[in-house]
Amino acid sequence: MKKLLSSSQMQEADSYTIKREAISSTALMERAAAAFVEVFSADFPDKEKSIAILCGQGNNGGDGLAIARLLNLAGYQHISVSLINFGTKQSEDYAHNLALLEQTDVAITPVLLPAALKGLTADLIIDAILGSGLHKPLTGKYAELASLLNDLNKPIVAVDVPTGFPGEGPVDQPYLGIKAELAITFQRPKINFFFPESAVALNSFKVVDIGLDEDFIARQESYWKLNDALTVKSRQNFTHKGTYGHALIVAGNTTTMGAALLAARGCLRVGAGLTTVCLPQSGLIALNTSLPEVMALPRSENLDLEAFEKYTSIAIGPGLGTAAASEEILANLLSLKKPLVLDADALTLLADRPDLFAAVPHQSMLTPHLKEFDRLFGDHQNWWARVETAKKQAFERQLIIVLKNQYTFICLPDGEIYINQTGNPGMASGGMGDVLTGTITGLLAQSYTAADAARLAVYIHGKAGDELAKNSFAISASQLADEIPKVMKGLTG
Ligand SMILES: NC(=O)C1=CN([C@@H]2O[C@H](COP(=O)(O)OP(=O)(O)OC[C@H]3O[C@@H](n4cnc5c(N)ncnc54)[C@H](O)[C@@H]3O)[C@@H](O)[C@H]2O)[C@@H](O)CC1
Repeated sequence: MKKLLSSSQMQEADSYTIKREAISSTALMERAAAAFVEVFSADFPDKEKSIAILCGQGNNGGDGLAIARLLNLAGYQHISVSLINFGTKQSEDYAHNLALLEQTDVAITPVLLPAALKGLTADLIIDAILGSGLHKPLTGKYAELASLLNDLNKPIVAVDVPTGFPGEGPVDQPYLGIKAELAITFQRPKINFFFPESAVALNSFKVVDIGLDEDFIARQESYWKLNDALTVKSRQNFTHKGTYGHALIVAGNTTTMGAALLAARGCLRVGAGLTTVCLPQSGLIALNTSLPEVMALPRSENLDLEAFEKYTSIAIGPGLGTAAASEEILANLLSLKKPLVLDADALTLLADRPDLFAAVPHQSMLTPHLKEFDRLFGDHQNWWARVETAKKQAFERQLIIVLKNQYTFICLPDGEIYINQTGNPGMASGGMGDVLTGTITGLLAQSYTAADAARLAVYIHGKAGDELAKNSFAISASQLADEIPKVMKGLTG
């Protein structure tokens, strides 16, 4: 499990590594430049292309100078370096690398005004102007330069982080920094790369290891973590369906029966011993036809609450509808005082009934998308604020909040936030969330803790999508559910 640190904490990791390994800061910069060049040259192998490297005067600029020297050494034929000198102080490592570059045949031009780069003709730009040392939004000449470079419509590869993009915290609107095609970042992604607001600053990022002290990073206080794969418990001899739990999914309505079926499919495919769907009578034929393994509990019957005691895990919400009958069944389930998985219409109902929301048992899980989240907790100006609310609410209510997005945030009751990296835009289609709810419920049935079930389900769900995306343009929710057993098998310990 990798922690993500703030920019200032990463600088401490730099300093610690320098002290601990007794390596000089210039040697660490050299390592960073070499790691950048390795990835860059694999992605941009054409050595005939002209490359303009723009270097500020801090350590980000120092990286740029070292990169220029190493690319030149690697045989890139047309490298030019612009020294962006808008009056900031030169760092020592910048000065060191400038002296080294001056001994090569790379063309170096000082730039005192942004307009000097108006006619830049290079095929590609490397942005090493400002990196993680950024401490306020761009203004003046820097903002002017960023705008001019963006308008050139050339591919830009950023060193560590696009100039002007903050590693963490809300991104100012409008964003005035550089828009990069790719950011090659050091040791860890910046926390903000996972927020939708990063779309204005980068299309993709790659992380390169520069050998910073991992033990030091692990010791730092940070609630941000990457959601690595958890080990899936293997199936033991002499076990039976009872060993793997009985999941109940309360879902579906006349025109939204598919949601119930998809949730059931996720639950079944992730390996629940038994799956029952509590759905309207009108859904029985569809259920029996499409998922004969799944049992039905028709919702038209007078539901005996005691009967619910036998289930190992219970989810409510996908396609449920928000009519009075749905509200009643939600209230009844909450009165059992057992943790629930609450999704979709169940969340909409909770948003209108603070009394019911207050009765949600600890360790229950909410799986909202953006709109459902804001309905529950109010509008948010940006994703940073939204995730902060999720963290606070998960802690105060002792819930697990799975805030769904391209990179889903899993907020745990202890205040930790796991960021999931699996998944892709091919999965942006109806029913995906229903499958996720089923997958979580199926893992809970198999006795995973709530936190592990959330983390593993989100990981597996995205990974299944990633596997399918290798050969598919768009991915359907049913297809995704059917891919889950393969992913589970691959993660089995
Ligand atoms: N030893 C290290 O610390 C390492 C640092 N590395 C590089 O160093 C970078 C960080 O370097 P620095 O800390 O020198 O900082 P930067 O090079 O990012 O910034 C340089 C200067 O810009 C000024 N500045 C900040 N925000 C500004 C704004 N909005 N407008 C105008 N000026 C502004 C700051 O006063 C700072 O002195 C990383 O992004 C990475 O590229 C890598 O070489 C790895 C090792």
